[in-house]
Amino acid sequence: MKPIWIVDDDESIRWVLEKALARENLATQSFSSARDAIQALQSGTPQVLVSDIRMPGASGLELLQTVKAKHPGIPVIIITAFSDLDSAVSAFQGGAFEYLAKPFDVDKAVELIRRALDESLREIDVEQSAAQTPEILGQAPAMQDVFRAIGRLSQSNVTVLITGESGSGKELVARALHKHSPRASQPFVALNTAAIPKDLLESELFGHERGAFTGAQAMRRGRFEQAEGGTLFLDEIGDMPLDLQTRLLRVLSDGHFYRVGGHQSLKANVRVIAATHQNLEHRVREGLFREDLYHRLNVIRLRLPSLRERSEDIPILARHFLTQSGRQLGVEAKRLSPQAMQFLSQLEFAGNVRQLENLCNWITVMAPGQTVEIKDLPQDLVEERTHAPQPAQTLSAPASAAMPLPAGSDAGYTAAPAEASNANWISLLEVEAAHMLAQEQPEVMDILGRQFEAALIKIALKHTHGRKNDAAVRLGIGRNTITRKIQELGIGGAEDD
Ligand SMILES: Nc1ncnc2c1ncn2[C@@H]1O[C@H](COP(=O)(O)OP(=O)(O)OP(=O)(O)O)[C@@H](O)[C@H]1O
Repeated sequence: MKPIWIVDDDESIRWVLEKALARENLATQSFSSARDAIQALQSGTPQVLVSDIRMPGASGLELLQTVKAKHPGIPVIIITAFSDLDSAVSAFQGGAFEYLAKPFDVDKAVELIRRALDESLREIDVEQSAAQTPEILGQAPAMQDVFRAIGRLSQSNVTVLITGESGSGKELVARALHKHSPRASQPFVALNTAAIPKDLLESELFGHERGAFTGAQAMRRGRFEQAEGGTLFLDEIGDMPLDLQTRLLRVLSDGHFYRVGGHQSLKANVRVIAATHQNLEHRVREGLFREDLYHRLNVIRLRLPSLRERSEDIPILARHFLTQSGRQLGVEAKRLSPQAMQFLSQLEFAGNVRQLENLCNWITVMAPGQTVEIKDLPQDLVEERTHAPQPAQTLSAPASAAMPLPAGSDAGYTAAPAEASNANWISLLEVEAAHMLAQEQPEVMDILGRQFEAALIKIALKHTHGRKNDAAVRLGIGRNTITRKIQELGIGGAEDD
């Protein structure tokens, strides 16, 4: 998120706002004149702008005008003198989000800035949902079923449960359902319930009132409110704590909810799409998932096949990702030789499409030459494949996909992925950083691999609260591999799960 700009010639006001926003973990950038802020707009923009109206040189209204002309989506809060009604009116006429009369209560100011922030993030979501949903590729019959299902489901408002292994494209499908729905011009808001600490999840979903708990210094809208009129995508729903499942069920049943610490019932006009890589029937049987919520979510189930079940799609996906990473890095896209393509098409891909995407990023940067042969692929991958029993492991899941499977059944659900290759999960960003570093200091290449592995495993463990197997799935590597690497690299804080 970009910083909040504070523009005021009065140093004490800048200081007070900076401190109050820092307490909320919000980054700020301050300017002592409107001129400086106008200048800075040439090289960057704020998430929200807070500006005094009367300053020497250019006024806050001039700044407001400049911002609105170039970036109409940025909310601007204008600070006016207490009795200056004319200025307040001019601010609104100029497109200000709100005005703040001096002297102001700092908590109120923070609350207002939070509201403006929610508004600007909502704008971003709308933009992203409308324009930036990446294309879903797939020629395999199982994917054609998925496309047909998206077509049939997109016009309806029905709750959809998307199941499938990690990295198989569940979020992409949720975005596509939203993009082709009548809600497309409204926000698409995603929340990974497994990535948010349990204590924060409730307020993240439903928002909170000021003072609802220690540290809640301002009212905050939750994801249900942010998604108003649009779609809320709840990823990893199987990990949601039981007490929150109860609250979620209530919203889905009667369409109303309360902010944490709030007494006013709010109406939710949101389409919910949930996803899980877990077997929810097992979770219900184990008492970890509410059966009534399960039935509420499982109205329509869309099952995404694993990449192993649609290996005929590997060539088109690989070409697509090589073109994409070439474009992102500003280099010509590499090609795979027919043998290398054939080799990839026979891999297990435990991390599914995400693993293939990361492998292509790796190839773009690391493989020598324009045409990539088997020997140019990551060493671990080649070795693991060479040592794997021949023929390749058989797959238990049938290749049929999609909807509508009878509610309650998860026929063909494949459980946790098998042990697989591990050298191809570095994300594009890390690869890019490694590439830059290696160009400047070629000798670091020898140690870079280990450092990156350690850093990425730590990040994955952090996101999965130390759960080793979940971290392995996220990284697209096997359970044995992560266990071995944790030992080799001396990483602490991992647990079996
Ligand atoms: N059919 C596809 N065509 C093109 N890109 C795809 C396809 N499926 C997945 N991807 C890409 O693969 C990556 C992983 O997909 P996505 O995040 O949707 O998976 P997921 O199932 O939601 O993963 P997780 O369970 O870990 O949340 C994304 O970059 C996505 O754009």
